[in-house]
Amino acid sequence: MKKFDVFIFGTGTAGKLVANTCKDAGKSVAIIDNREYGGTCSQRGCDPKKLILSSVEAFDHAQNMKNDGISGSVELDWRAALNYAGRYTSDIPDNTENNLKSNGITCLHGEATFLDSNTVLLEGEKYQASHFVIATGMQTLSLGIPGEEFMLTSDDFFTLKDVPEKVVFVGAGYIGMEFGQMLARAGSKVTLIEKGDQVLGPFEEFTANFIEKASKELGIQIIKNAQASSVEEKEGRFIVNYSKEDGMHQITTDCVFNTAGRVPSIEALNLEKASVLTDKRGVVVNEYLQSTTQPHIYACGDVSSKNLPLTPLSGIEASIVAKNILGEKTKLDIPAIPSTAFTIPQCSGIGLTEAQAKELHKEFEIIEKDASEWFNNQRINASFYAYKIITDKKTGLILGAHIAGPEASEQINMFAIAMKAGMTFKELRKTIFNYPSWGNDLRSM
Ligand SMILES: Cc1cc2nc3c(=O)[nH]c(=O)nc-3n(C[C@H](O)[C@H](O)[C@H](O)COP(=O)(O)OP(=O)(O)OC[C@H]3O[C@@H](n4cnc5c(N)ncnc54)[C@H](O)[C@@H]3O)c2cc1C
Ligand SMILES: NC(=O)c1ccc[n+]([C@@H]2O[C@H](COP(=O)([O-])OP(=O)(O)OC[C@H]3O[C@@H](n4cnc5c(N)ncnc54)[C@H](O)[C@@H]3O)[C@@H](O)[C@H]2O)c1
Repeated sequence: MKKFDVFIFGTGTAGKLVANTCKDAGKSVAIIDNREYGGTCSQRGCDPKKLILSSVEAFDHAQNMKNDGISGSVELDWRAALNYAGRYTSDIPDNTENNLKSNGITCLHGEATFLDSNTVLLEGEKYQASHFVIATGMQTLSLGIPGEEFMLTSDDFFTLKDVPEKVVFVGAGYIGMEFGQMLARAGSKVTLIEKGDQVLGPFEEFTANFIEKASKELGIQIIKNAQASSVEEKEGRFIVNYSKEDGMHQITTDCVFNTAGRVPSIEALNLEKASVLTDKRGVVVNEYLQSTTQPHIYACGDVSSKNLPLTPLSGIEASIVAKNILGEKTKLDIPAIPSTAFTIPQCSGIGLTEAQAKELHKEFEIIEKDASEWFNNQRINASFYAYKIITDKKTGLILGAHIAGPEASEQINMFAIAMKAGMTFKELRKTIFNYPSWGNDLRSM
């Protein structure tokens, strides 16, 4: 039997932060992963996606400026873009593990399972710990449809050596829209099959609709209110069958991605043996991020039942878990969360959408505009730029801000600061920003 103060499942953003913080404070720490070390964001999520997108954005920018200062043919070299991202990701597993080891943390590999609430088993060896931390993230949702084995996942996107002639994405959320647009710009004929009646479901409808328009202008086919029902293989290609209100349809494609959502990675842990309560959002935790049924077992990051599965939140939750293991009593206290789908244009939002404000019976005012004609958008020959700001009718405080535009992700950060500081929208607009920057556009909104 090996004993540690802290035993952590998962080496992503959340797991490694808890490990290093606890070790730095003098605790004995073991950490385990059932894949290569480093987690989703840096190896098969945010970072490699943004690296590939750097080439795609440069290509798009050059295309837009053609005959206005850019001449000759500009090509997007998909393989080179992928290799560029690969150069960044390839060292991450070794670097992550070596950093943890050099800090004195015991690094394990494989799938440890709970025997009871104090003991886990890994390849015949038992481990006990005063605190356990579940930081196992999320994985692609299983659709449970015939032929699902033919579907690729977001992990496969990063090893897609050749641009497929035709590609289908089942699910037009963050991943489907981001990846679909990238492949469309690389030359694929892209189709998105979406169950709901809006692309980028959680975002404000007004801004998400601009992303849909921009995607259609790129030649992407978007089929809404449609559900994939099976996938068949035929002579090296695939037939995706889907249902709509008017009946069954099918589409033939070179590859098909399951981008229908992600679910907590908890099945392999045997959490029921440890009497840890879970639900469809993951490990059910209290405001201290302790399991509601086993307080010495914590969960943080995508796998905890709190918050959206986004990298900044995994980090914040991990730091709270580490503090609480080290004896503090810190509650999860999260301000409004900005989020962006990195499409072109970007789709960003923070706080309430108009529909949510109505549902909560808020008294609010709306400022919304198609700003495509504004100077910043015009100077780069971009197509779409629009915003919707929702303010409290009585106080003027910002309830929600939503932007579709080339630099929406940076503009929304300014709303995040204003909302955290309790600034009214009027006050925010009084700020002096440098000109001509995207930030300065806030003064005109
Ligand atoms: C394609 C894609 C793009 C994304 N883009 C963005 C973005 O632009 N911005 C953003 O904020 N977020 C983005 N995300 C979400 C972001 O990646 C996650 O929120 C973040 O990585 C979660 O960190 P985590 O530490 O909670 O989990 P992870 O980083 O997923 O780490 C969990 C670790 O646990 C391991 N594990 C799983 N099961 C077990 C087990 N049974 N035993 C041991 N180890 C296990 C996994 O192998 C993994 O290494 C994206 C996600 C994807 C998939
Ligand atoms: N830029 C970012 O911050 C970023 C990027 C990628 C992922 N993420 C995180 O990862 C999470 C998962 O992303 P995702 O894109 O997999 O999920 P998602 O929830 O954003 O989108 C999934 C979409 O698939 C649709 N769908 C579900 N079942 C379907 C079916 N049978 N047929 C057709 N459509 C179906 C849903 O209606 C939804 O619109 C996100 O919620 C986000 O937190 C963030």
